Amino acid sequence: MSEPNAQKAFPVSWEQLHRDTRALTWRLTAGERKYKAIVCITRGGLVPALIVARELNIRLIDTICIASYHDYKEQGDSQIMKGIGPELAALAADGGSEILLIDDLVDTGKTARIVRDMLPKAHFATVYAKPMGRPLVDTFVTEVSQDTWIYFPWDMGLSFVPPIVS
Ligand SMILES: O=P(O)(O)OC[C@H]1O[C@H](OP(=O)(O)OP(=O)(O)O)[C@H](O)[C@@H]1O
Ligand SMILES: Nc1nc2[nH]cnc2c(=O)[nH]1
Ligand SMILES: [Mg+2]
Repeated sequence: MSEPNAQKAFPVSWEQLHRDTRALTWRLTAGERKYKAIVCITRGGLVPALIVARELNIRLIDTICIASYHDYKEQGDSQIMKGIGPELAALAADGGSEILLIDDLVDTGKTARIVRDMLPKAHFATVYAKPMGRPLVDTFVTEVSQDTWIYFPWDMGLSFVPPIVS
């Protein structure tokens, strides 16, 4: 679902994102798995990955850089601009069982499918999930409907709001 089609807006403040990402980390600690590295999906995964890395005391962090090309209505092709680096080759060799993959959200699941194919045994966590992508995520915090557009704090600014009664 690309923004022009979305009927509902879900704006997220910095505080809320911080709180929700901490909640994601609590959920991750409830499982038995321990992670040696975080791989975040740029760009949206960068901020959640910072917060999770701080909470889990993980200092080995890499990126998978994916560019999606959107036209007015549909998500277009996705191009992998950077895969995981050589430092993580040993950890990736078994499919990534000790790697934590982080993104801000899963929507159609297209991005998730690409990274899951690259690291099939990694644990994939997002802060937010929409129904289409939800089956591809191992751990998330908040589900929003498919016709909702999530606005992140880095995409927003303070602006005048007209009074309810004018
Ligand atoms: O489940 P999907 O339909 O693939 O959508 C989810 C992806 O879309 C957004 O990234 P986007 O490609 O817009 O790029 P960005 O992270 O650089 O903003 C979001 O950060 C996810 O990575
Ligand atoms: N910011 C943002 N990017 C997206 N990419 C796919 N879905 C979304 C969404 O709801 N919000
Ligand atoms: Mg993204």
